[in-house]
Order: sequence, then structure tokens, then C-alpha cells
Amino acid sequence: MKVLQYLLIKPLLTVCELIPGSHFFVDDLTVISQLFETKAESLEPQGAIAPLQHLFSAHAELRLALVQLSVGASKSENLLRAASKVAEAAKSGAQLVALPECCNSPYGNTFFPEYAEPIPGPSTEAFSKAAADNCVFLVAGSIPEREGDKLYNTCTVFDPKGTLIAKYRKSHLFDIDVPGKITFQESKTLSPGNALSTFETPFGLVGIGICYDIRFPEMAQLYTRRGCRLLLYPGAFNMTTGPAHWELLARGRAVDNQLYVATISPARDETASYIAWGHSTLVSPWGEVVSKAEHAEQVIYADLDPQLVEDIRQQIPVSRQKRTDMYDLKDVSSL
Ligand SMILES: NC(=O)CC(=O)C(=O)O
Repeated sequence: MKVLQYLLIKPLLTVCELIPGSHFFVDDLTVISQLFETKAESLEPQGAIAPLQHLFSAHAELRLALVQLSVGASKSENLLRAASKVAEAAKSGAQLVALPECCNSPYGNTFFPEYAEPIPGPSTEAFSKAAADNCVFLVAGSIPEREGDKLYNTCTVFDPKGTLIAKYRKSHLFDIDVPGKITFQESKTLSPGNALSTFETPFGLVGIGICYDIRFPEMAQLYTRRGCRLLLYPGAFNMTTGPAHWELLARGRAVDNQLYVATISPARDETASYIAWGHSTLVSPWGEVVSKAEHAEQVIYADLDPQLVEDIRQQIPVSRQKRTDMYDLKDVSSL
């Protein structure tokens, strides 16, 4: 596979990059190239056709479900509830289902150490089963992860066979101090991750950030450069930052990068020590809110069209107009 990639795809990429107007072809080839890179090693012989199927349906539409889950004190109940919502979404035709930040645990520094577990562990086993039982891609929000003496806020992604295909650790920790409103310091208990994470779907490449990460446009831009058409941000904004910034940031990232952006919140619990804003949202590459929840538990749906991403990128070709002679962004994140 690697040999095929280098013989066929890399030279094409190089040639196309020199031809004005071939930008979108280059994007497609980049995705195909990444597909070879990421999938080649893990393929069983009988699965060798799988990347080619993705290749032929590289522009397939995708039905996305955002699960604004009620999360309580019982980890096992949270996991059961999440699994039942994944099943509900799959029955409604969803191919990719996304859960919120901290979907197996309440959000807060007192909870992270108590609920943390290794990956793989009981929670990711439950996610894997939910993905396989319902034959969907599952972006399992995030859970507190324990590795050695460190804790992380970690998102795991499973393919429709239940295989773990991506893992992302929140890399910008939520340390803020808004006097009289909210003070929070995730870094009291959590360590940051150091790597971006993407996964391939028939719709195209998807990138993951967690909550506070959405405030960093550079990260979204790097994902765009890697070929993403959708960014998913499981996130628990609160009653101060939520009304002010939640939708604005999602729309900003979508317009900046001309891709779909989804934010997935836990449902609001007025009795919790940290009250989530809710309002899980899907924004189009044009910056329009396509679908939005209120604050209660709810599953919202949207049909994503990869052609819309390509059309908007062609109509307003900002990625080709960047003045990299004036400014540039360097991807130094570890892979
Ligand atoms: N949980 C968070 O990271 C919250 C956040 O990012 C915010 O700005 O609010």
C-alpha cells in the first residue's frame, strides 16, 4: 500500500500543487493519500478493499447526530444512557453519532480523578460495543483518562465495527478567571495532550477538538490544512461563557475554515456544581446554524453535504489567497 501511495499519489499531488485552480483535486488526493497512510497498516487482508470503497464514495453525504446527553453521578447509568441514545440516533439514520464532553462523569476537578480510567477500559469498551451494535461511527465525547500518574480529558472514536480509530486529548486546558462569574482551573488535575487527531469517513476527514480548544483558530486551521471537512467539538461551556461565545466561536471556526463545525454539550443540570450551557449546534461551511438544541436532553440531526464544502471553498478561495509570504502557521504537533 505504501509503495502504491508513493508511486501513484505523491507524484500526482506534487504536479497538481503546481497547477493553478487544482486546489480541490489536491485536497481529494491529500485525503486519499492520508487514507493510505492511516489505514494501510491496520488492514486485515480481507479488509483490503475497504479504503478503496471510501475512495469511490469520497463525496458521500453524511447524517450526523449530536447527542446532548443528561450526565449524572452514576458512571454505569451514564454509559447505558449514552448507548440507548446511540441506538436511537442510528434508528433515525445517523451514520456518525457524537456524544458530549465528560459523557461518563460530571464535569469538575473533584470528579476527574474519581471517574478516570485507562483507555482501553470499561467506558471505551461500552462505546466500542455501542458503535458496533448500531453500525455507526461513534465520537465518544470525552472521558477523564488515567495514564500513569497523569489524567487527561480524552475523546475516543470508534468505527462501525467498534474498532478504536482515533484518540484525542484536550490540548488547551480550561483555565479561566472571570471575577464574580466563574473561576475554573482544569490544570489543577488534568494534563494537556500534544497532538491533533483526525479520522476518515465516507464524507471526508474529520478533526477533533474538545471545548476550550474551539477558542484557538490556529488549531482549526491546521485541521483544515490536513484536509478536514468537519470539526467536532464535544464541549461543556457554562452559563457565563455559553451565552456569550458558544455559537459565535462555532460560526467563526466554520467561516474561517469553510467546513462544518459541530459542538456537543451535556444537557443542562441546574443542580450540578458546573452548569452546562447546552445548545449543541451544527454550523454549515457558510456559517449558518443548521441545527441547534435547547438546554434539555435531546438528539439533533443534520445531513452534511461534502459538495457544499467544496463549492464554498471554490467560490471564496481564501485558502489559496493566504499571504504565506507575510504570515504562516507551522504544524509541530506530535502525531
Ligand atoms: N469546559 C470548557 O473547556 C469550557 C470552555 O471552554 C469555556 O470557554 O467555557
